[in-house]
Amino acid sequence: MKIAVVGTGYVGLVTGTCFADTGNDVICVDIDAKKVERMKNGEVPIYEPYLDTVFERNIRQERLSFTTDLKAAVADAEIIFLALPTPPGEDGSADLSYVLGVAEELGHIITDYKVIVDKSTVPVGTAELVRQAVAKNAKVDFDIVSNPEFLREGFAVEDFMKPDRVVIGTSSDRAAKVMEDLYKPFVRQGNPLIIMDEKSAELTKYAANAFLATKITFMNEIANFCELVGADVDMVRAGMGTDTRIGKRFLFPGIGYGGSCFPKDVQALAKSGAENGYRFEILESVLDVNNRQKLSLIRKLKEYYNDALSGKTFALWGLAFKPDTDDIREAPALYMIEELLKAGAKVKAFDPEAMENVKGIFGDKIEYCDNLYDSTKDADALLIATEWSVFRNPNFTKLAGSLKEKVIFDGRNLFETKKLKDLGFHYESIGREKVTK
Ligand SMILES: NC(=O)C1=CN([C@@H]2O[C@H](COP(=O)(O)OP(=O)(O)OC[C@H]3O[C@@H](n4cnc5c(N)ncnc54)[C@H](O)[C@@H]3O)[C@@H](O)[C@H]2O)C=CC1
Ligand SMILES: O=C(O)[C@H]1O[C@H](OP(=O)(O)OP(=O)(O)OC[C@H]2O[C@@H](n3ccc(=O)[nH]c3=O)[C@H](O)[C@@H]2O)[C@H](O)[C@@H](O)[C@@H]1O
Repeated sequence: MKIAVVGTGYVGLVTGTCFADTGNDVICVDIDAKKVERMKNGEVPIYEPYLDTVFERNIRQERLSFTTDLKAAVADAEIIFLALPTPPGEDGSADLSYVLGVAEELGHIITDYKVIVDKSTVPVGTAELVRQAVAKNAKVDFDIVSNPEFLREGFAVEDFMKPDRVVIGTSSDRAAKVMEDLYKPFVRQGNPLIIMDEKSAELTKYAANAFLATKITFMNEIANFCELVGADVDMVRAGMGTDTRIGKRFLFPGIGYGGSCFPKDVQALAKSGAENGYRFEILESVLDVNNRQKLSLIRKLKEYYNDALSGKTFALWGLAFKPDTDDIREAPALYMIEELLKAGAKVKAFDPEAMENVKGIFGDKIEYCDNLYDSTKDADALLIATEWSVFRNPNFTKLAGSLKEKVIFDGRNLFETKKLKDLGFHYESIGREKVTK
């Protein structure tokens, strides 16, 4: 099939690359000319495991190409995917201007039947708005499909190639058949392709993200309570997660969820509820608790130093909102850096992939280090914000030798408390025993 993908962020790039890999002719369109040039030169503009391999292979096979020219890209395409940003507007609701802007343009330029697929995360009712925006100028027949994407950054290719499910929202049998054919190679492992109406598909995406964000937030509250009563959240998690009705995944407490989606989607669903006369009280609490949780490590730090952070230097391991990505959108580390600078402290940061992106925000207000131990050299304490695997098994002798004092504040529970106690560290983590020297 011939496919055009509009927008080459995480979703567009992975969608385009994976559909090319199953033998389709894919052309990706972006308004960012520099990005398009880089991709034409074979460069993957984001860090995402395995994407480069699949990307290169399909460019070589001439199944994957790039352009800034929307009209040329969609001319031959049977299916047009919209993988455009839907960032939070000023009031927290999803900003649909990118999606509806392109939809209007499409109305002007399509010359034969197209299946127009919305892959962006959008509020209920958007498919109808897209239909109206295209119809305003279109002289030919078209169908609209809502096909939300559930991939996770860091596992994007695997999630796309082996999805738990594919959700297709459409009221057109013709479009449903096109989508079924397209996804056949991906759902052959027995995972379902679920066809439903557009509104239910749109809400499925928000409901899934909001539920996962709620699950994490619930565990963060349990962890906070563990600290007060002397329970161990790792034990509680193991005890709960083995109940198959609860499940083991997404029960890891930490310093709050971040990323480009959970924060914006929880907010957008709450807003969409309000617009339709429904108050999502659970989601309001999730937003509040998560905002507080992002600074939980800083609160512990302030308590340890009796609020006197000024003049102190802290090593910070991890800047990305989670491991295996260079994405720093809504990363808890950014909120921590802001608080530390406000308190007059210095920050020496290390992250395997995300430092360039952080330079764009903090510039030379913080120091960027080449490796783990450069960052801890002469630092008063170490703070951990992301669970990169390279942080999991450090050389503790080297670490102790480089820090001014053996003090660690760990927002991701990377180390065994007993081990750190034996090594003589002051070690605070989330929802577990505070180890004091
Ligand atoms: N990032 C993720 O892991 C996931 C994101 N989503 C959703 O997918 C949508 C896209 O997200 P990302 O891929 O993260 O976006 P992104 O912000 O990383 O990238 C969007 C791309 O669209 C391009 N663009 C903007 N306006 C354009 C136009 N008029 N024509 C052509 N290109 C244009 C931008 O230059 C950029 O390259 C959002 O709704 C998001 O919520 C869904 C699942 C996972
Ligand atoms: O809509 C989206 O964009 C995507 O949002 C999330 O994917 P992603 O943001 O890439 O990352 P996750 O692995 O879900 O992690 C999100 C945040 O939750 C945190 N988290 C996750 C799991 C956990 O147990 N505890 C926890 O604190 C992570 O550290 C991270 O900050 C969803 O998992 C995807 O299914 C969805 O497609």
